[in-house]
Amino acid sequence: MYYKKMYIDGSWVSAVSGQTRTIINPFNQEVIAEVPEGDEQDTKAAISAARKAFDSGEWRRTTGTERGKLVTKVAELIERDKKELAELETLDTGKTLTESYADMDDIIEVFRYYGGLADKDGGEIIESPIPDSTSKIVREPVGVCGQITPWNYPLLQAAWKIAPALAAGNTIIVKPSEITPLTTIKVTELIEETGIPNGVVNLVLGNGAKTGQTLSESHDVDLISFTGGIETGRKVMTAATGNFKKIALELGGKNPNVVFEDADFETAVDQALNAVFFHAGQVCSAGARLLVQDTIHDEFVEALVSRTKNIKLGSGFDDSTKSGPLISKEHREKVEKYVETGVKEGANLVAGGKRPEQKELQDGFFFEPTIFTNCDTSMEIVQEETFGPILTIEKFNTEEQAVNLANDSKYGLAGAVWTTDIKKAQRVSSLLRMGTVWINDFHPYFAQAPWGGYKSSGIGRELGKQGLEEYTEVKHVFENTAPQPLNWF
Ligand SMILES: NC(=O)c1ccc[n+]([C@@H]2O[C@H](COP(=O)([O-])OP(=O)(O)OC[C@H]3O[C@@H](n4cnc5c(N)ncnc54)[C@H](O)[C@@H]3O)[C@@H](O)[C@H]2O)c1
Ligand SMILES: C[N+](C)(C)CC=O
Repeated sequence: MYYKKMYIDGSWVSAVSGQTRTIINPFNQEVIAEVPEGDEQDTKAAISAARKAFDSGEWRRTTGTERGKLVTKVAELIERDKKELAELETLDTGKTLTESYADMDDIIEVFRYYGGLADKDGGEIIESPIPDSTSKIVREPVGVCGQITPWNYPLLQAAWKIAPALAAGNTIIVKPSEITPLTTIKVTELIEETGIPNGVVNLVLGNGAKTGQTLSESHDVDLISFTGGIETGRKVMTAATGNFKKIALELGGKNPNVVFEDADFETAVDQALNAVFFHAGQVCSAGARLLVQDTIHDEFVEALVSRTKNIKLGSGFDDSTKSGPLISKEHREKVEKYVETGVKEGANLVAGGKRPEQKELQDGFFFEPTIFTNCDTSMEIVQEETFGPILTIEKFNTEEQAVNLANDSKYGLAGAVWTTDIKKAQRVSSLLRMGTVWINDFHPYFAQAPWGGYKSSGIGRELGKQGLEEYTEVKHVFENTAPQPLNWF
């Protein structure tokens, strides 16, 4: 076990209150680290450091090229320490080491991508309608940015915020989930190693209601970027109104995976499992709602159930493990409640639905991959994000019905359509009200493509060019090149 601190104004510090929190491994509940439990006081100190660093102008006036080199340097240091980071992520979240390595590769690409973009936007000259004038549109950093991240993809979600914010010249206060802060702490150490000036990057640790809420409320914070659940997102949005700060919200999803009868059957079955059970279903874009055309429904369910029973649960460090534990005791209880609700609502439980019985899994927060059939959109189990390994299956008959069912949700994060008829795929994907639609695939995301939700899945976009623009203000600079008195007054 080790003790790690918060990073404020270029110094590693404990919480002013002296409080600490232990971090546990969800596979066996062993304590793996102790960290400061920051609160409002520590958060305010971090905000004031970030404010001072932004207002001094040193960082925001560095060239895009210089900032780009530093952001790229972070990518190189993560690459150097990839093994340590991947192992930490698995210890902290329970996800398999293969998943953690994949996360690290994505994270490296995100820092490289934004490092490369940092000096690519030199502004735009527009045609002015006024004679003897020039008109230029430039993008400038927003200012002090609060960045709040969840526990399921701790470093990945932090990278999607840190890299573009720094590339654009902002100063930041990062607040990782209190449950899984370890890789974000490590990457803050790497950021310090690059020589990015003191106060530009600050790290606050602690309970969201104190630290995250303080960031969201502060009038010294110009932008808040939040990834997490819908109810916390509502609190962040409400708190942010005090100074009308800019907000970016990446919230939950209940993502439909639509399979037509003409899909490649084996591939669609295989990927439907991956869509929902990857990382034990603790993925915002998990394909937790399967919509299957009635003509292949029974055969499809049979194939899914038979393969689901063979999913090997275990330690993320064991090569044969396909799925790790849930993140916490409380989260598993929440998932169990959803199973009870599904049964009460009349859904048909055809796989899982309980904790596994193997002796070696008893210390971890494991839950069996679970499938419900006979589901419909009136059910809570279909509408709410369970964020666990629970698949609900609905039947449809026509293309129109598939689209209507898929869109019958408050969420609009992601969805997929499986068919060998490309015209049908295009028709359906154009009607789905979601930020990402996959055709004959599920889950791909990468640095170049924007990510975010329609409807209650959020506001704004991360990744891509759009993810950088979120961290900029647009300024119009107009110059009169032949000024004359107006003689109006
Ligand atoms: N859309 C996406 O890209 C995306 C990605 C990952 C996770 N998620 C969503 O995240 C959720 C799971 O993560 P979680 O359980 O950590 O979410 P959560 O909302 O409980 O917590 C997220 C973060 O908010 C902080 N927080 C808690 N209360 C706060 C408050 N009052 N003010 C400000 N911050 C506060 C937490 O400490 C944590 O850092 C799921 O709903 C999932 O869909 C979305
Ligand atoms: C955005 N993503 C898919 C990496 C993580 C969602 O929980």
